[in-house]
Amino acid sequence: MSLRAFYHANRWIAKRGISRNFSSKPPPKSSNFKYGPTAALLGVGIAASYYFFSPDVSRSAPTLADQVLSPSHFTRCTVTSSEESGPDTRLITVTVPKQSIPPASSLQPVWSVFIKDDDIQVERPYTPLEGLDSEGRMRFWIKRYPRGEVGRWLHSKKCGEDIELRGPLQTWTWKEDTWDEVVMISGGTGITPFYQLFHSVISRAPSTSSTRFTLLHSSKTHAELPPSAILDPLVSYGEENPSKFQVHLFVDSSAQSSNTVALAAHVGRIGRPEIVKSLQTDTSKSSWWNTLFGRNEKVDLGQRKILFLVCGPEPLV
Ligand SMILES: Cc1cc2nc3c(=O)[nH]c(=O)nc-3n(C[C@H](O)[C@H](O)[C@H](O)COP(=O)(O)OP(=O)(O)OC[C@H]3O[C@@H](n4cnc5c(N)ncnc54)[C@H](O)[C@@H]3O)c2cc1C
Repeated sequence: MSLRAFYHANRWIAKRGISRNFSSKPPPKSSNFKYGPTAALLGVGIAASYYFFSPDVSRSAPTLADQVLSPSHFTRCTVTSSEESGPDTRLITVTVPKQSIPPASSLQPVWSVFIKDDDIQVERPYTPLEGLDSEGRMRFWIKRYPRGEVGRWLHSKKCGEDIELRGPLQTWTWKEDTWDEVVMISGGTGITPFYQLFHSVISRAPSTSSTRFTLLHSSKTHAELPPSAILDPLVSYGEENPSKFQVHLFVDSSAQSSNTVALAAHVGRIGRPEIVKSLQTDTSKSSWWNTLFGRNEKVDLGQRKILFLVCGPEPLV
C-alpha cells in the first residue's frame, strides 16, 4: 500500500511519499497490482496527518471465542451470503457472533478488517461497505484476481462456512467540520472505503453541513462497475442532494451492459479535465478550479479547504 500527501499552500508546494507494505507475504516479483489509498490535500495552512494500519499484531494472532472483535485476535465469523456481482467480483456478507459485536462508538469511518485465508495462513484487509450492523453483519465487495490468493479463497467460500477476521483497523479517519470539498477518486474495488464514508457520514450529514462531496469512479468495463447494491444508493442520493453529493462514473471501453445505471457512465479515463468539469457544476467555484488547474494562471486557493482521496489499483493512484 502506498500513501502520498500533496500540499499546496500559497506559492509553496511540497510532495511527500510514504510507502508501507501490509502484505503478509513478500510482494509479487512482477506485478503492478497495488491497492493504495492516496490522500492529496489542497488548501491553505492545512496540517495533514494520516495514519493507516499499524500492523503491530499479525496473522499469527490467536483466535478467541466469546471476546469482542479486536485487531489483536481473530474472531471466527460465518459467511451468511455470497452472490456474484460482476465478472470477477462477489458481494459477500460475513456475520460476527453476537457476543463479539463491538460497541458502535468504537467504529469510526473509514475502517477495515483483516481476513485470514486459513488454508495458507495469509491475511488481507477488506472494507465493510456499511460497517457493522446491529445483527453483526458486514457486507464486502471483493474482487478475485487470476492468481490472487485471499480473493480467490473468499470467492470459494459457501454460506455457512466459517472465516476468521481481526479488526477494526482504522484505514483513515474522517473528521467533521474540517473540509469544504471532498473529492473521492476510485477505481474498481477502490470504491469500498468511499462507500463506507458515504453510508456512515455523507448520507447522514445534517442539512446544516456545508461540506460538498464528489465521487469519480472508474471501472474497466460497464460489466465491471460496482453492482446496483452499491451504485443505486449513491446515484439516488446524488440526484436528491446535488449540492451536497455528486457521483460520476467512467469506463475504459464502450461495450454496453444491461445495467441501467451503468449506461450513464462516461467512456474514458478520469483526468484533470474530468475533475475540473465535474466541479464546475458549482459556478461559484469555477474560477477557483480554473485557476488551480490552468497552466499559466495564478493559483487562487482562497480559504477553501479541499481534500482529495484516491483509492484503487496502482495505475490509477
Ligand atoms: C485498507 C484496504 C482495504 C481493502 N479493501 C478491499 C475491499 O473492500 N475489496 C477488495 O476486493 N479488496 C480490498 N483491498 C485489497 C485486498 O486487501 C487485497 O490486496 C486484494 O484482495 C488482493 O489480494 P489477493 O490475496 O487476492 O491477491 P494477491 O495474492 O495479493 O495477488 C494480487 C495480484 O498480484 C498477482 N500476483 C500474485 N502473486 C504474483 C506473482 N508471484 N507474480 C506476479 N503476480 C502475482 C495476482 O495475480 C493478483 O493479480 C483492500 C486493501 C486495503 C489496503
